[in-house]
Amino acid sequence: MGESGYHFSKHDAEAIISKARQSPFGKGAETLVDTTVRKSWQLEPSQFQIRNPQWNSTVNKILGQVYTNLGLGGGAQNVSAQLYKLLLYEEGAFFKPHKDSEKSPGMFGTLVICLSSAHQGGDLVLTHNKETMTMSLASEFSMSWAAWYSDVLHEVKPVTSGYRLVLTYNLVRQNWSPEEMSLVYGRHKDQLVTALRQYETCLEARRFQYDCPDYLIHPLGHQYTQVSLRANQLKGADLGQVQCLQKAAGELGFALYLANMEKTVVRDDGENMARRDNYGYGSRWNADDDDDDEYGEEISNETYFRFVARLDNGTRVDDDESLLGRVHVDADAMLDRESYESNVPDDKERSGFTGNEGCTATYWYRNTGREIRSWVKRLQNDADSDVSKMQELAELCKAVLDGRPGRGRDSKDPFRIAFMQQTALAALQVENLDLFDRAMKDVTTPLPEEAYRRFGCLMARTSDTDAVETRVVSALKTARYLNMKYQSLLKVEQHFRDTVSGDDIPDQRVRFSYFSEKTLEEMADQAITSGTMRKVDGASLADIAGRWDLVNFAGRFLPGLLAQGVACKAAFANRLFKLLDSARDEYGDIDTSLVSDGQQMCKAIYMRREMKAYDETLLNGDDLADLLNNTFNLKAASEDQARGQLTSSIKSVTDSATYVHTLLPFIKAILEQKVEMYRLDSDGQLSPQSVQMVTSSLESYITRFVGKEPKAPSDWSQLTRGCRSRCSDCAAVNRFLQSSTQKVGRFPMSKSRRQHLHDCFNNDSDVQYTIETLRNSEPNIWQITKHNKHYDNYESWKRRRDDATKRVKALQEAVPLHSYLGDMAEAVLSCDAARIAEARTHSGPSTEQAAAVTPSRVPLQNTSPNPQPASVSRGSKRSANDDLVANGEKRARPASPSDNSVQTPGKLVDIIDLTDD
Ligand SMILES: O=C(O)CCC(=O)C(=O)O
Ligand SMILES: [Fe+2]
Repeated sequence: MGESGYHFSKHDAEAIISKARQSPFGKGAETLVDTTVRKSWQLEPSQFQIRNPQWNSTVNKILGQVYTNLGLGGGAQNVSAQLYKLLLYEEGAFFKPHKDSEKSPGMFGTLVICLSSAHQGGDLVLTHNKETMTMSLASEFSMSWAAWYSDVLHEVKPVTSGYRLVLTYNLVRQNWSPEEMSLVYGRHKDQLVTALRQYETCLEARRFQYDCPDYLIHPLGHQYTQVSLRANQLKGADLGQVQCLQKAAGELGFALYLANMEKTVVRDDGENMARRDNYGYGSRWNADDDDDDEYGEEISNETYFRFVARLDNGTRVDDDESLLGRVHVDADAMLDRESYESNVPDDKERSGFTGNEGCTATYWYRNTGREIRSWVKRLQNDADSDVSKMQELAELCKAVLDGRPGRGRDSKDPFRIAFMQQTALAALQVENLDLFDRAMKDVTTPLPEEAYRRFGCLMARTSDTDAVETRVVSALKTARYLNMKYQSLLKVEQHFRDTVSGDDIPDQRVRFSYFSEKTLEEMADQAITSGTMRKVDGASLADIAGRWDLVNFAGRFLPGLLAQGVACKAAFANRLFKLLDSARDEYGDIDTSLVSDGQQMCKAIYMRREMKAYDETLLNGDDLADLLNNTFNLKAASEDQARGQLTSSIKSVTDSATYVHTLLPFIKAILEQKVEMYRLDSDGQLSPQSVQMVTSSLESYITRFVGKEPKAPSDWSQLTRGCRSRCSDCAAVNRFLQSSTQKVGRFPMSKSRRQHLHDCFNNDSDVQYTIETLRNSEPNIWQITKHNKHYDNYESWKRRRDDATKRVKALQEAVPLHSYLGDMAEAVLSCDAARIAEARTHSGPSTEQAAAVTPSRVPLQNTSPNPQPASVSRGSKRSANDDLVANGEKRARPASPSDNSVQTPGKLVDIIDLTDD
């Protein structure tokens, strides 16, 4: 077979046809025979023999060419062709456009070898990324072959005369050989690593100002199903790319995943309905027959990760059940987005048969190899020891600055910013202040610590102190927050002191102190007027205050400080307390005026202000615990006053975030005995106050943020609508509406029928359902989704309840809560707001009253409030009480720190008001 000179006769064809069956094709999960889609005869490999002894070596030769032409890489020995079918196309036979499904593990493409047999027509048309290629395979006396990746759309045009005879093979890959891998990697390594480092720099910079995505996405060239989404099944160039990325990422500690993305475009579909087109990037959904070219106006266009998998075993890493739902893809993270976008979707191409969906990407790096930066970096390393390199470095930086594109362009380009930073550093290294100034014109992100180290040395060595000081000030301006400025200045100071030697004139030191005091003062001023002080900035301000005479400081900075957020103020107070504390340790009896100044300041800090504010500005549970402890230790307020304020503040909390970020962690601190005011007493007993605090906080959390369970809807039926003539489409929709259980109805139909349904069912504004047209199947689907307020409420309640249960459970795991919660334990632990309400109507707000009426200690019940090693408490048959006694004795309350704290002259400071009103 297949040798030239052999003539394939009608007789041969009939012999084949007598044994053959009609070729089927896959559509979704089904396998169909439909001669309007595919018309050809096929034999299984078991039904025929290839007797030509050279055949195997012929196939191997072809395979070698396939390997090269498809750019496979990874070792030719790892790619094989598995015979799949013998196909015979007689006159009128064809195969409509389709993609091949992956029929065996590792299959990545198809090879067809067209055997010599005279025929007309039967051209093979391949389409990929908008590129089309038509091939006329084989003739009477010669054979030829074609191969493609599984995601290439292809069709066989009708045979107009004669017979077209082909053998189809599955192209399968086993593994990549390690040698091949390292060869390929070696060629790209430098660039990859440099690029990743740049991204790293950009991430660094982002911590301060520049916005840079959390991850990078490297789009892959081929499409993958969820099943084939794993490293060893990647196709073509994708495999090599991902393996290189994997190596580079491994070296630098980045994680690499594979992901399917789904883009959802909602358009106005011209029928006054929102129409949703779903497709994976790069996939080609068959557009509707009748109106495919009229895309309506885009209403929204979003991309989500649909499936994120580990490289090696393809297991899913994203959380399908996540409360957040689908993870939105950050468009900025997408590398080479334009070429990517142009892949999507092509309505001229038709598929629908055995189509894969979704597109795949690797989280990756930005592919901008800026060699120049690694060059600079290398020179910088050498320059430390080599003066000529230093000069070269300066020259290079200057050359780059001279040659750079005009200012303003690209000013947000992170790589450019990073380069300018490097130039600034190099300038300091070579002590070229002019070069430094030029670079600084473009530096908008904070200079790294290294710069300040260099400033310190420079300051010690220079003869022009003024000039260096000016540059330090301009460098500090790049740091946005007080804390960063302060830390940077400390660096300068430290390196200055390390560098000046003993016989340097003391003048220089005096001058430096003067400079740093003045600079600190300016920085503090700026920070306070800017009004954006975070927690760490509050703490830094306290450090700065520690360098001053406190009274002066208070006069100058206190009013501005009081206008800052509560978290900043609390951090300031807590740090100041700490400073005072250590001053006491160091000097023993310290000047009581210092303490009282500190107290006065702290007192002023407790201004009315809401508790909320998150992340860096957040007053978290520990801050609150510290604040209370410090207040208590320094007798800035009495216990009762502090507790009273706290209780009323808690009553006014109105957002769940404050509960989650502040109060629950605070409760945890109480349970862990970190809050002195709420500790066990010396007999290991709980105080009624702590019982009250813990119980009422948790109760109010559950009552306010979970709430009572809304009724779940049991009946989804709705009123019927539809046309008067009671057409069958309207009747079908009405049956759906009447159904008490169906929530979503899907009706595949042509545009005119959809229009009719739309007219009949969307004519009322207060309908309780939404209508969408799904475009990703043929014909399009008119989809109706019922709404039910009760159901929506119920779902969101359930989410809140589950969330709260998780949080309360986490507390309970840290420390058993029963002894605090007493009778309320079950209701609270199950986050059951209804039961809490019921218990409270029967017993009244028992804990609060008990606390007020009975100032005695509540004996420990059930379990210990102290964390215990799991091995003791879990599964132990000992009675809970045995543990408790032992534990209670061990955990006797330590002598109150207030016993040996400094007594303050005068009265206690009053009022800690954290509330708003
Ligand atoms: O006959 C051909 O050339 C292509 C056959 C084909 O596309 C298939 O078997 O999937
Ligand atoms: Fe095919």
